[in-house]
Amino acid sequence: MFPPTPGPMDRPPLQHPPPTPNPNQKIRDKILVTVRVRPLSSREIAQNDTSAWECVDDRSIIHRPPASMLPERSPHHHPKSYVFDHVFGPDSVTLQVYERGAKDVALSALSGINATIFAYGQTSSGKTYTMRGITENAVRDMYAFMEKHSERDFVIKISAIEIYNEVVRDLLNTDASSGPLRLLDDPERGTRIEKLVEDVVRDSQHLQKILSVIEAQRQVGETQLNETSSRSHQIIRLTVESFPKDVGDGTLVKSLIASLNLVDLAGSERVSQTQAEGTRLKEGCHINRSLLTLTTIIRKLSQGRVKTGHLPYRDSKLTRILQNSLGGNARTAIICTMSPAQAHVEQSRNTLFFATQAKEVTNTAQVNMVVSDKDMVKLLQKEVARLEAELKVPTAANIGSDYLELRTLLRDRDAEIERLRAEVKQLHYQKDLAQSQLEELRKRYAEEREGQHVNMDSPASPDTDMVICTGSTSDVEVTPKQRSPSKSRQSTMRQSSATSMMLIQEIRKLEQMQDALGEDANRALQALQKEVECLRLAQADMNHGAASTIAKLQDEIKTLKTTDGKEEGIITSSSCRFQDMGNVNSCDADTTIATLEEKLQCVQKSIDNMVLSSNCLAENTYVDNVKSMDCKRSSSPRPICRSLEYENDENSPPIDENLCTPSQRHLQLSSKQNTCDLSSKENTAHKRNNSVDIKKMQSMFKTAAEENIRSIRAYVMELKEKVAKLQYQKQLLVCQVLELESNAACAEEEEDDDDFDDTEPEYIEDEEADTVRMDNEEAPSAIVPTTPSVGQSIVDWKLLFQKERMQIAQLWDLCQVSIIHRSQFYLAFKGDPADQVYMEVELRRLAWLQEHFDAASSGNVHEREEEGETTTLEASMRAIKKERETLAKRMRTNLNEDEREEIYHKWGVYTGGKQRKMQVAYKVWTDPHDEVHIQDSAELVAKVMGFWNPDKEASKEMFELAFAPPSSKKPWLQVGWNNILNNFNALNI
Ligand SMILES: Nc1ncnc2c1ncn2[C@@H]1O[C@H](COP(=O)(O)OP(=O)(O)OP(=O)(O)O)[C@@H](O)[C@H]1O
Repeated sequence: MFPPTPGPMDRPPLQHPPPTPNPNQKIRDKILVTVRVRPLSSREIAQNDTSAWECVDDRSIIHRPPASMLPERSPHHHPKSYVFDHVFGPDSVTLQVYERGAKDVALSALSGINATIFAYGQTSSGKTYTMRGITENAVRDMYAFMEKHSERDFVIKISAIEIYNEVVRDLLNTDASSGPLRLLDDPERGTRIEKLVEDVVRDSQHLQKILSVIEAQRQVGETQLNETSSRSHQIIRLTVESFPKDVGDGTLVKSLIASLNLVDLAGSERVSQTQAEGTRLKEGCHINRSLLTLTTIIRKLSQGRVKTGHLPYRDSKLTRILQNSLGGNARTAIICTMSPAQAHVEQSRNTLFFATQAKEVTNTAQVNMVVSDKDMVKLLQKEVARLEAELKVPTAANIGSDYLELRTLLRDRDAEIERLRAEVKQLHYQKDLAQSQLEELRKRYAEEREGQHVNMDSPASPDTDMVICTGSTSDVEVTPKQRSPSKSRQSTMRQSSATSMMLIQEIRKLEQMQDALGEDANRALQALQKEVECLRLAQADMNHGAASTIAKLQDEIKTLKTTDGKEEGIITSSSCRFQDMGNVNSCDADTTIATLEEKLQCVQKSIDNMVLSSNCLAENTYVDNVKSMDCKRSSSPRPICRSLEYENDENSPPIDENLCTPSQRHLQLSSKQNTCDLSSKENTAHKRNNSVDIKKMQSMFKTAAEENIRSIRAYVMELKEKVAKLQYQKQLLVCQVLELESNAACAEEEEDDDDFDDTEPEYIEDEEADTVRMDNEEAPSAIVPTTPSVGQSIVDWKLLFQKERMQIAQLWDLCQVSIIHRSQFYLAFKGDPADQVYMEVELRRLAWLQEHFDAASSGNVHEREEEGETTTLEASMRAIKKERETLAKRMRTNLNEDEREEIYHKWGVYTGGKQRKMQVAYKVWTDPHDEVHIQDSAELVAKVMGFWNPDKEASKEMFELAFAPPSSKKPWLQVGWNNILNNFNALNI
């Protein structure tokens, strides 16, 4: 098996960085681009051709045609200067080219960094000539380096391929019947070439011998420009693995591994220029296909379209194999060769144009390290032990700080509930007090009335008398008097009655107010109790989830132990996720503690306000009651003033003058007059203060209660988010363990079976797959989603969410996923942090589905068929067709004429045309790259199928329930999250 360029990690990440090299080191550097101009060839000289290029200095070159060829009108011709990392003139020797344009890059492979050196240029420009020299020098220096570094053991393997007419041929396999080689997609490691011979190099002489075999095997042919023109792209791959001789304790890195690709491309000229026909013409077309793809990718990369645009790596064999070297995990050097001849100026310009773009491309190389599973198991065990310790003894410095915070908060909430209970009790007490005062007042009034009746001499004047009816809405009734007392007695009675009535009203107000306040307090109490319940649940979830994860990790480690020491995996130095998570946790905990402290202070303030308000209220109410009683006894004007205050109070029921008896009106009037007469400056101030205080207190109490509930809610939201984040972390851990497990299983399979034909279902032949896929930067992330750190900001999450959503949309399209599912999913997940889990699972599910379809198309479907699953891309396409037909039918039944017309207009369907509904149905969900189109499609499908109301949030729960395994009957209803979810469910996540 041809080894892929060592690449993305296929092992769980390290918790601690290995001692050397720095695992976080990512080398971001631009492609090193140099230009080499060869001397005029004997053929060119014979044709009286002249040199048209001048190397101005060692970095720039300009076109300097003979004076006779300059246009007449521009005697002061200012030629364009092309600048590169280095320009080598016709006199330069290959050693110079190697030293300045390739050596550094080539020797990177010895330090575990992938490297690629290309020669690009038209036919006969000196590519093969230059690459031969570069290879010789590189091999010599590599051996010199190895001799110098005796502290390490080096193993070099060599393989070589030729891509001729888009067919890959093994240059080290002399068996003529071996046939073309297939390219396989490894989701973790990129493209592999199946069954390619890889020889272990014994020493430098052995290597030289192998190189000459490769040379002899290469396809050459005569063109108009070169008698021995290389008609193919040739790639020699040297894979270097180095092991430290002394492996110290705690060193996780077992070895460093990297590849050096030495690439001699076929000529970049246009077919017409070589006057090719027949075989040469066909060759030219294929060569151009690979080179065209190469130049397209370079152009796009140079324009910085790594993240946004589609990069067509998969359009040619050459770019698929060299994907890592073009904007990926490798250091790359390109040597552009050109002829100086005037006859080739146009081609030379093209070469320089390509070189100019290439120098803008940036790669991100990493050190590729191999870690043994044995060490990884140890590492995981440590991690489990650490997590267990944290669970048992939570401290503020670890994940248990959340647990502590929760407990503290629960305690605070309990205390708060107690306080509120006490307040409610106090209010009830005051209410009872007011009631008993009322009773007392009624009693006194009754007694007084009895006394008045006994002392009455004569019948009543035309005035009225009052009767108090308890429990009714009109406690004070005015009835015609039967007998009139003397004038003075009448006046005393009137005054006494008015006073009593006012007091009664006042007490009623107090009662109402107390009731209202009691309700508020009860409501606040209930809200608090609910929130506390939520907090308890969150805490329980957290404990339960963490414990389950640890249990599961232990299980996985046990399983892994069985493969102990057998497998090895390559990891890159890109991350150290466990550690990162730990760091982030503690950072997160710090900020969280600070935020929580603030929040708690805020809650405390609210509680203080509340207590203060209720205390003030209790005090003032009590004082007012007592004062009212005193006033009544001493006939002081104060009660009348208080009564009038309530009359003026917005909250007190208005008295309709028209409904009043004359006596009532008189009473109101006389009260008002009395107020005017009796109110002193001091009294007025006091009244106003009292009035304001009570209103203020009421609103303070309300505000405090509301603020309190708000802050608790905010806190609970924050906690929920935290729980979601923790769950996400746990899932990552689980995924890593699952990946480790699956890699271990694959490695075991590989070891057990020498014949690659029947094994390796994970590598997918992709001859026919001309579908659009994620590329370099995007492809791995589509399959293994990017891992956001826990401390990732909302903005980061939003960006990641957008990216993942587009990736999902594109994978939906590739896998022909149900348009109903797409619409439901798209509308349900809008970027809430808690959506992260769903997005991850959907991405993984789709990656799995895509692999499954690819495997099916290449004939590797036996596994699935054994399981009784017959999902194929064709079945999914048929299902979508049915869905579209249903959609068209439902448009007739579920939409009215106007709505349909609007849709035709929006979707560009000619309103006078036929089968308009069907036309619309076939327009939705057709462009996975256009966000507006996706949004419109989702809304249309949802509306027509009747599962979405724009005013309501779409339910996310359905995605947990609906992910049953896909079946041949209704694949669009069953979308197969089960594999992943089962794993997660088993782990209580
Ligand atoms: N820098 C140089 N100095 C001297 N001779 C050179 C130089 N470069 C190339 N040549 C000669 O030019 C001829 C063509 O070179 P070469 O075969 O390397 O071209 P090429 O670009 O590989 O062509 P093709 O694409 O057709 O394979 C050869 O005879 C080679 O020896």
